[in-house]
Amino acid sequence: MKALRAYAPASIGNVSLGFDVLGAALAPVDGSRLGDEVDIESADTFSLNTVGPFAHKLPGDADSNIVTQCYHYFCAQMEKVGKTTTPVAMTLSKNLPIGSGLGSSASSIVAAFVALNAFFDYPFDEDTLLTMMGELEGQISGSIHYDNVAPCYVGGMTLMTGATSPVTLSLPLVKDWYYAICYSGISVSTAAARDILPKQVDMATALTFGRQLGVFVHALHAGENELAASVMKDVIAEPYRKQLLPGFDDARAFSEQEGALAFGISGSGPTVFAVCDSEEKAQRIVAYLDEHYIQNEDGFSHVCQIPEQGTTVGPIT
Ligand SMILES: Nc1ncnc2c1ncn2[C@@H]1O[C@H](COP(=O)(O)OP(=O)(O)OP(=O)(O)O)[C@@H](O)[C@H]1O
Ligand SMILES: N[C@@H](CCO)C(=O)O
Repeated sequence: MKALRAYAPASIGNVSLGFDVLGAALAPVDGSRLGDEVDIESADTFSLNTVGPFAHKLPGDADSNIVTQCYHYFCAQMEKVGKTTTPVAMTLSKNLPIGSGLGSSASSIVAAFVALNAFFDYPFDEDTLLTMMGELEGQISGSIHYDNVAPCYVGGMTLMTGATSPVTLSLPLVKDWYYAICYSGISVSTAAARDILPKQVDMATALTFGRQLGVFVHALHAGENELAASVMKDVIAEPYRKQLLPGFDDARAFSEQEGALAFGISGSGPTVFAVCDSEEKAQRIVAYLDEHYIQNEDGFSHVCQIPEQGTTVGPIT
C-alpha cells in the first residue's frame, strides 16, 4: 500500500524589509528538523490524526484543522479538473508552535498539499499548488500572503511576484550568513498582529520600502552582501508589532553589539532573528536569547541557514 511522508520547513516571513513579499526557509545547522510532517495513506474514510510536541495546542476537532481543510479543498480542485480522489488517512506531526512567527500554519498547509499531490500522482504544477496554499493560508490568517508558503514549499529566499505564474522568484543565497532564531514561547495571532497595522502608509515610508527592496535584490545578485544587509530594516510592521514582544529592544541591542548584520521579527512574531556573518556570532546571540528572550518552557532557539531545498516527500521507510 502506498504511504508517503512530506516534510515542510519553518520559514521567516517578511525578512524585515519585504512585508508580505519576501520569505526564507529555515534549516538548523545541527541537522535537526524544524518543520511539520504529514503522512498519507489509503483508507476507507478520511481521517486526520495529530501527534508531535505541539499537537495539544491544535483545535480539538479534526475538522477545524487546516490539514483537513486542505484535503477537502484539494478534492474540490481535483473534481474541477475532472479527476477523482479516494479517501485517505493523514497524520500531522505538529512540530512547530502555533502563532510563533515560524510559518506554523504554512508548514502544515504545504506538507498537506505536497503529500496529497504526490499521493494522487502529481496532478497540479508548482504555481497551481502555490495558489492553493496561499488560499488556505489566507483563510487562516485573514489575508492571502505567500511569504511563508512559498519558501516553505520551494526552499531558499523567495520574492512574490503578485502574478499567478510565476507566483514566486528565487533570490541568490548568501552562503556565509547564519540566522540566530529564537521563539520566545508566547503565541501571537497573525490576524491580530495584522489588525494593529495602519491600513495606509505615508509617502516617505512607501519610498523607503521600495528603495530597500530594490537595493536588496540588486545587492544579492551583485554579491554585495554588506549592501544587502544594510537595507534589512522593517519600516512597515516592526514599529507597531515590537510592543507585543517582551525583550525585543534588548535582544536587538545585544545582537547589534555582537556584530549582527541585521535583526528583526520573523513573520508576525514573537520569533526574532539575527543575521550574522559567522556561525560563532550566531551561537553567541542564541545563548543570549535563550537566557533573556525566552519567556516559558515552550521557547527554543537555533542557529539556522537558508536551505536551497524546501518541502520533501517520499515513501515512509
Ligand atoms: N495544522 C495547523 N497548524 C497551525 N495552526 C492551525 C492548524 N490547524 C488549525 N490551526 C489554527 O489556525 C490558526 C493559526 O493562527 P496563526 O496564523 O496566527 O498562526 P501560525 O500560522 O501558527 O503563525 P505563524 O505563521 O506566525 O507561525 C490558529 O487559530 C490555529 O488553532
Ligand atoms: N507577512 C505576514 C507573515 C505572517 O507570518 C505578516 O507579517 O503578517
